[in-house]
Amino acid sequence: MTQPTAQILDGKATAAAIKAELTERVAALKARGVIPGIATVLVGADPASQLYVSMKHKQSVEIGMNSIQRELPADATQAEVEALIDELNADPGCHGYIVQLPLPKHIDTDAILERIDPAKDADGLHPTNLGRLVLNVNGPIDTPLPCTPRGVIELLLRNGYDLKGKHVVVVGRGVTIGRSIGLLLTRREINATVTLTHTGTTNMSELLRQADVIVGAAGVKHIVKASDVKPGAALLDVGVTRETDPATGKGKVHGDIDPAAAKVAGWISPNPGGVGPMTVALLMTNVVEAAERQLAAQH
Ligand SMILES: Nc1nc2c(c(=O)[nH]1)N[C@@H](CN(C=O)c1ccc(C(=O)N[C@@H](CCC(=O)O)C(=O)O)cc1)CN2
Repeated sequence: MTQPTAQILDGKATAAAIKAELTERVAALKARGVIPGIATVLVGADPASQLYVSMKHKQSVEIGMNSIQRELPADATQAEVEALIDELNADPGCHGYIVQLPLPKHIDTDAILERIDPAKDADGLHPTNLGRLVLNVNGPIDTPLPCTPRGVIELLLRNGYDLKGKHVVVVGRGVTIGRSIGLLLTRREINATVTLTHTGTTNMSELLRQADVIVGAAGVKHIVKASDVKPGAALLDVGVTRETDPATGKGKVHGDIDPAAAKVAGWISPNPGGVGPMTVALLMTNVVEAAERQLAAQH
């Protein structure tokens, strides 16, 4: 008997649909005299971070936003990064911004994230915004939400996957995904059940085999094997491990989920082309929402 092919959770197409909606919201803001402004702070010259930042700006401009790109050298001091944060907090043309992570090791990342004005926190990673998410389990939520977790959920929902009552096993405890995704998935309007696993989890395979949905976000190449996957499960791969092929010298990106697992899955997000484009779309959503909130507060 042939195995049915997994349904593809196409992040590029889904992000394109979100961007079309945002283009209309940006036009509506402009008609009321507000040009939503997005800023990025890049410290150093990590090629992957440079790529992500340039994608954010290109796409923001495409939907009609103002884009402010700020860069500091890799040896910038804590005080210099903090001064730039203060500048963006005070800039009325910047409605939301992100500090591209990871920061160089000598910079205190938590102190930088805490210095961002929570109303302009386009990543939804400020302690005030994460704290509001902890306190608010239902009803409207009026704060920026973490982009990649929101992207994972939108990718599933917009492709017809109902998360209600589903068991989601998350692999990875990083700040941008693992630590916060459960706060969104367990809200009453989503109603999923979440298990958070990480590289210190001793029975990971056993837990993964119980999952209806697996989110791989540990940044460990192929940590999720085909034998860990329940037939029909939805697999969302957020992991990025970059390797250079010694034979060709060419770079290759590996996800957290072994490609062989696709044979067992019911739903699968490609990597690249899955959650990555959704992260950028939801980042822009956060900034457009920040501009809309600011305008509403003025009237
Ligand atoms: N402040 C933040 N820093 C980082 C975040 C974040 O959400 N906030 N996440 C990642 C990087 N990231 C966004 O910044 C990001 C990663 C990947 C993609 C993406 O679209 N990737 C493409 C492939 C691109 C390529 O390698 O050619 C894809 O998946 O199709 C977008 C954003 C770490 N830092």
